[in-house]
Amino acid sequence: MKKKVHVVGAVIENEQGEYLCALRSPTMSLPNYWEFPGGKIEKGETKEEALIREIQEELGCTIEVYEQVEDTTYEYEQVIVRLETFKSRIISGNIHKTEHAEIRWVAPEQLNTLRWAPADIPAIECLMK
Ligand SMILES: Nc1nc2c([nH]c(=O)n2[C@H]2C[C@H](O)[C@@H](COP(=O)(O)OP(=O)(O)OP(=O)(O)O)O2)c(=O)[nH]1
Repeated sequence: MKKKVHVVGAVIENEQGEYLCALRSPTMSLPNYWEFPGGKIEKGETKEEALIREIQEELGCTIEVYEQVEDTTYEYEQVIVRLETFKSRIISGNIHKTEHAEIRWVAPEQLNTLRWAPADIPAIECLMK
């Protein structure tokens, strides 16, 4: 049976209405695909707690989490990913890239110019509406 992972992703919006997009590095799984920063929910954590922790770890800043964007399950070759994305904003700290190859602010209408992880496509479609 394939492993199942439950992942939260932050759709971080700035003052210009752009979204923060992160490029997975060549050494990560799903290399060179764009994603929303985030990661797996750990035991005993709420989705919001997991997202705040992951963003602190990956980007070195603190976010506030708002409404859900999408809840999508995608079956990859090795793993089944349930990805829940949430709108959020940075409330303190500056972005420091730690594990991603690139971090970029992208306007909603430009989102489909990036090569997104397949599980992210429904969220992208929703944000582009
Ligand atoms: N964080 C994040 N992960 C995503 C997105 N879309 C998507 O398919 N994923 C997948 C990639 C990974 O298989 C999993 C998230 O794992 P992770 O970010 O905690 O960790 P990882 O690369 O260290 O994990 P692993 O695959 O090495 O176990 O979900 C997304 O938008 N954000």
